[in-house]
Amino acid sequence: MIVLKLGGSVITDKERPETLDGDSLKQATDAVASALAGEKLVIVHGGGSFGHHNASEHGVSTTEGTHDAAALLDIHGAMKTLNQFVLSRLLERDVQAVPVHPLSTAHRDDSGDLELPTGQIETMLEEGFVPVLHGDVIAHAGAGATIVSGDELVVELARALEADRIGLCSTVPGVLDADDAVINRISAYGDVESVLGASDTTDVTGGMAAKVRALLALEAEASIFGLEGLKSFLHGENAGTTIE
Ligand SMILES: Nc1ncnc2c1ncn2[C@@H]1O[C@H](COP(=O)(O)OP(=O)(O)OP(=O)(O)O)[C@@H](O)[C@H]1O
Ligand SMILES: C=C(C)CCOP(=O)(O)O
Repeated sequence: MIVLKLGGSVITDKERPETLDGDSLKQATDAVASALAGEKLVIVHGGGSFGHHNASEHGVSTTEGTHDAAALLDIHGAMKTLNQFVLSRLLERDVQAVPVHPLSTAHRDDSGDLELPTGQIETMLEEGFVPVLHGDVIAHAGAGATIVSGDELVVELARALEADRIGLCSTVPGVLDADDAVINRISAYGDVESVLGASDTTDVTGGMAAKVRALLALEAEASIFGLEGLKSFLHGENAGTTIE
């Protein structure tokens, strides 16, 4: 059972609002289609140039909420548009991809903890579908609604579904050190904290530092790699940086 995140920065052009990176999305969906051999796979995608701009315009983040339904529709609408592109490309390659929209199923409690039911996802997997979730805006007790990042969903899914392999495909070939070389393994946050930054572009959910922190909290090993590492990861080989 694999949980794979396709970073928004990979499948979109993060410099331009609501613009797809069609070639990269095709490369990613081709890799998924060629690697699927009866293996259970859940895909989560991020926002990239969809969602982050909308969230930022409405002042909404993972902790700052809104009670404005129009803001929810704007953010959720952008993410659904991107989700539809991802689904279409996967379906074109005969991957039996189906959407799961977090706004309709997940929420945060009043401590901000994510609650994500997975019964429908498990049933989809049993029935041979590939569930495709995405970063979204979700109801948040006491705060209206806040953003849930694709990375948070990956961590929660990996825990709940006891994933064997977790992969984050991002725009970088792995976590980079101060000389821009890929760090092979990370086992403690303190070892890499000084080189971890936020995202270079508009991103309300935290960039690389938040990814590494969240993946370190997991039991299973996870990998962060670029598009060129996706095929290797899906075939069970090492790719990019391993977080243990
Ligand atoms: N040490 C580091 N190594 C690699 N990338 C880093 C590092 N520090 C900061 N970054 C930034 O983190 C970015 C990756 O995080 P980002 O959240 O933008 O990616 P994503 O998950 O692919 O996209 P999205 O959040 O839109 O889904 C890189 O593009 C880079 O700008
Ligand atoms: C900003 C929104 C709505 C989605 C954020 O998801 P991410 O790109 O995985 O951080």
